Amino acid sequence: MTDRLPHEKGFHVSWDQLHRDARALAWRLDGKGPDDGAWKAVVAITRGGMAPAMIVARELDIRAVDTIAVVSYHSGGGAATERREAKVLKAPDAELMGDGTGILIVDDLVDSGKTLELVRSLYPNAHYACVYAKPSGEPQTDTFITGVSQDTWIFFPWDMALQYVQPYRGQD
Ligand SMILES: O=P(O)(O)OC[C@H]1O[C@H](OP(=O)(O)OP(=O)(O)O)[C@H](O)[C@@H]1O
Ligand code: HPA
Ligand SMILES: [Mg+2]
Repeated sequence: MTDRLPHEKGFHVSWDQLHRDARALAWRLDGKGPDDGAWKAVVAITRGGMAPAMIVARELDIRAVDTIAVVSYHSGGGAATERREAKVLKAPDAELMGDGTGILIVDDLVDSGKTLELVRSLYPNAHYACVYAKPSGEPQTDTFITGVSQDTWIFFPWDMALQYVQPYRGQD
């Protein structure tokens, strides 16, 4: 959670907005699979990719849905050498995946691109789709809907809650 602190701007995404953007992603991908245009399966990068992947699978009538769990952590010693590393905690079904041909891999966003870089190294022929993308990670994604600047932190609806705010008049 400390990652969001240095960011200049906040981009707040409601459930409604996420639903609209994930639908837009699905429609853009419709008929773009290899051969006859169909996709073999949807694979969500957990956890953030799960809600968008469900919406994409529903829109495109894809019943085969699997997950890949990627965890990223800080490695290295001091601040100068510290790097973000990504590791696969749980792999999807090997028989379903093959080399990735016809598989739609979905995540909520690409930021540095580390997560997608790792998954791409495992399934080079899959199609990588994100709802949101920051410039550093853009080259790792094949399709995305909305681009935001690198200094923007995206706040997803599952990380937020409604709360009381003071009226405009009446704040001391
Ligand atoms: O392009 P990157 O710099 O790798 O960052 C993007 C990834 O970071 C977030 O996941 P996170 O690892 O925080 O886990 P979560 O999906 O379980 O929240 C997000 O959901 C992406 O998967
Ligand atoms: O901007 C972001 N928002 C939420 N999670 C993230 N993980 C990496 N970047 C982000
Ligand atoms: Mg994630």
